[in-house]
Amino acid sequence: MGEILTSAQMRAKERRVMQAGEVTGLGLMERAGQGVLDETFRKFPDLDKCKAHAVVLCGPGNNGGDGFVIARGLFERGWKVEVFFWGKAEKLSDDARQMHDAWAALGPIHSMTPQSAGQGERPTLLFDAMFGIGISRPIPIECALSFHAVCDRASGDKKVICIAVDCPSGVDVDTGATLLRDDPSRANGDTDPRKIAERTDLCVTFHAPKLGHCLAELGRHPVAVVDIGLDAVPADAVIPPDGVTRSIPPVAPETWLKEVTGLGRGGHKYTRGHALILAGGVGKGGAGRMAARAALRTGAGLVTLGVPSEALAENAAHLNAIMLTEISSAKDVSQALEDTRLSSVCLGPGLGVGMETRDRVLAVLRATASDGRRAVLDADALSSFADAPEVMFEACHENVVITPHEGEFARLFPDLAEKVRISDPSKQGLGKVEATKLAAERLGATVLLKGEATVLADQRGASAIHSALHDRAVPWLGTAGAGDVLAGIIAGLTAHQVAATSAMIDLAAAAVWLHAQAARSFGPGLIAEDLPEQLPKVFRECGF
Ligand SMILES: NC(=O)C1=CN([C@@H]2O[C@H](COP(=O)(O)OP(=O)(O)OC[C@H]3O[C@@H](n4cnc5c(N)ncnc54)[C@H](O)[C@@H]3O)[C@@H](O)[C@H]2O)[C@@H](O)CC1
Ligand SMILES: Nc1ncnc2c1ncn2[C@@H]1O[C@H](COP(=O)(O)OP(=O)(O)O)[C@@H](O)[C@H]1O
Ligand SMILES: [K+]
Repeated sequence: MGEILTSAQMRAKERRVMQAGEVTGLGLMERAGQGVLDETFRKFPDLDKCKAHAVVLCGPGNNGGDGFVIARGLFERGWKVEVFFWGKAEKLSDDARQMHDAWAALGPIHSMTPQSAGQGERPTLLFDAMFGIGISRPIPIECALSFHAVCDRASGDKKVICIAVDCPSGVDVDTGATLLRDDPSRANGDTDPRKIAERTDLCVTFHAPKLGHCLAELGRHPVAVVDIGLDAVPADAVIPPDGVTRSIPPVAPETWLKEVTGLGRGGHKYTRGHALILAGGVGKGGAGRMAARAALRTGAGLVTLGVPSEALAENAAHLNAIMLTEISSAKDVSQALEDTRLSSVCLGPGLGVGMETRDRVLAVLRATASDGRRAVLDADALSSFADAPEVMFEACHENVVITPHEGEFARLFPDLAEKVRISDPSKQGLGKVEATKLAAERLGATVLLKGEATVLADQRGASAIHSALHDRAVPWLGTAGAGDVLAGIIAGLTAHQVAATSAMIDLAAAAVWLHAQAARSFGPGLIAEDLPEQLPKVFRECGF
């Protein structure tokens, strides 16, 4: 499965490979700089032929070192190159200093100021090699202004294509957030460092994407990854496997899907499991019905919808293959779950917020605590614990997944949600991944935090990201009821007997992928009801 690293993991990996004598820092920097150029011309092939004009903005660290390599590479390709440097040559690392000197033998190095950077003709390409993964505080305003001064040069009217080296300067790659000043009046307009990420057309990073590249906050530009030769030492030798955040989908999604879910293997309806979905009362059953249909389409052998007595007639009029049973209280939930053939339970969508729902959740958690059966808690099942989340944490177990959106997450974990909003690591700001991992640890179960980037983490410290960005963008998935369908897909996958050996986080990750894939398959105009109906096509495309 593809790995997504933190900046500390990337540094650990670099150190280890260098210690092993496989590469030198200088060699890595050379490959990094040349790799940025290769990816740039792969993405914009016409530019390679035009031998035009580029500006490279170099910062005081090794990101700047990459910039000097890029300048030299462009010069050797016949480009006109202007280099601006923020910092002092004598303070550069040995590697960056050597790259600085190698460029100095070919062309001038201008001191970076908004005035100097704003002079001359607008270039075709602008490389942002000011700050990379070593950023620890908001970038100097002058650097941000210099970047925009190049883009907005008066002479010329073409849009400058902006390439970020490793990340847009000012972005914390562990969180995807841009580091901001305390004093907002000093950061607006062009001094707002977020505008650099907004203007970026392509980001080229090294070895593996970092967490921030997969979270929407960093910007909407594509991210290319360049191999710089760090695979000489296996990742496991540096970082324990559970410490690496995995990318969903992995490299071979179809094979992975079969392995994790066991779908496509033989069996009969009982081995495929029986999912129980609890729905709301009169007029509130739509969410539960959609979850139930998704569970059935995902391949659960049987699906039963549990509804209060007064809603039986309404639901009976809507259902055919899905069975119906009366569940009017927490006691009914406990009784229903005495039938151990019910192998997964999903509750929350349309259930209503309050003590009644809370009691049903606790009944489900008690019934599934020690027999391996899986439970999916979503929507109202989560909001019902807003004033006493610890009651839910106490009852949760490793076969539970909760699927909050950001609002529901904030109700259960207000302190963690608050920290996600702080974009200054020195004030203990957290990224979405770290916050989800802490939440899972607290819960003792799997947490699936929804959004454009869906983050998953479990109680053992495993984590994964499904990033619906760039070529996987599905903005039309933000439609009423889409979350109910996701909860149903998880219930369907976890009902299967063959899924019993797969970790909850892997099954939930597979569900997120299927959900987004169904939305991609349908396309714009999608409503939640369409999602389960697309699943057969998605399965067929996966070779089932
Ligand atoms: N051997 C390596 O370590 C490699 C590093 N590479 C590049 O090196 C980068 C990381 O280099 P560094 O660790 O030197 O860090 P950066 O170049 O990202 O920036 C940190 C430098 O800027 C200073 N600084 C940080 N925040 C600042 C601020 N707000 N205002 C002013 N100065 C600030 C720091 O003191 C340090 O000198 C990567 O992003 C990548 O581009 C690549 O060349 C691949 C190999
Ligand atoms: N812009 C988007 N791109 C990709 N996925 C999205 C987007 N907006 C929402 N989603 C997905 O749609 C689902 C919405 O769930 P949720 O917020 O619970 O909605 P509802 O309560 O209406 O069902 C989640 O799975 C979420 O990840
Ligand atoms: K950069």
